[in-house]
Amino acid sequence: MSVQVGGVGPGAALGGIGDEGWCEGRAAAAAEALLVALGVSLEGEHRRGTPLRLVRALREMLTPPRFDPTCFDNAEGYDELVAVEAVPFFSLCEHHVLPFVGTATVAYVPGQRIVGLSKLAWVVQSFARGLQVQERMTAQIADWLMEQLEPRGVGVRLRAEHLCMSLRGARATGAITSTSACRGVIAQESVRREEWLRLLSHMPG
Ligand SMILES: Nc1nc2c(ncn2[C@@H]2O[C@H](COP(=O)(O)OP(=O)(O)OP(=O)(O)O)[C@@H](O)[C@H]2O)c(=O)[nH]1
Ligand SMILES: [Zn+2]
Repeated sequence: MSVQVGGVGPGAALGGIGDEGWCEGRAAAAAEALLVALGVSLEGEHRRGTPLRLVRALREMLTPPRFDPTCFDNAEGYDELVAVEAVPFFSLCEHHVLPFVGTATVAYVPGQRIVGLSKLAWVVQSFARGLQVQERMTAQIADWLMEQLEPRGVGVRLRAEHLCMSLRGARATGAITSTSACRGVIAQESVRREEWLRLLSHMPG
C-alpha cells in the first residue's frame, strides 16, 4: 500500500499540498505579479520564464513523495534500538516560506514488526514537504511511526538551520535548532531513554 503523509488527507491542512485548487497558469500569473510588485524586472531571456520556474520549484518542494511503508515480521524478536542517523532533509518554514535544512535521527524499539530501513528516511522526507514548523514535523514523524509500526517506542531528533534566521532578520548564520520527540518506552523507561540520549550525544555536530 502506497501512502502519502503530509499531503492529501489531514496533512494537506498542515501545509503539504494535494491537487485540489492547483492551477499552474494562475500560480505563474500570481508569481509574475508578485515579482513585478517587488520591483523586479522580468525582461530578458533568463527572466522570462522565472515566474513559471518559481511556481514549479515551489510546487515540487511542497509535494510529499509517495512510498510504501514495507514492514516485516520481527522473527528474531529483536528488542533493542534500531536507529537511522544523519538523514538529510529540507523543509519550508511556514512563517517565511524559506528553507530550513538539516538532518534527522529516527529510532524505534520494534514490537511484532520491523520496518524497511529506508522507510525511516522516507517518512522524514514526506513530512518535510509542505510548509512546516520544526516542532510539529518532529512530533508528526514520531506519531506516524507509533501508529504505523506499533513499536514499543520511538525517538526522533531533528537538527536544522533556518535560513529565515540566518540569511535575513537575526542573521544568526550557522545557528542550529534542535527538536526531539520520544514515545512509548523511550519516553517512559529510563534505561531506554538513556540509550537514546547516548546515541544522540555521539552524533557529529
Ligand atoms: N518555533 C518555531 N519558530 C519558527 C520556525 N521557523 C521559523 N520560526 C520563527 O517564526 C517567527 C516569526 O516571527 P515574526 O516576528 O512574525 O517574523 P519576523 O518579523 O520576520 O521576525 P524575525 O525573523 O525575527 O525577523 C520567527 O521568530 C522565526 O524564527 C519553527 O520551525 N519553529
Ligand atoms: Zn521562517
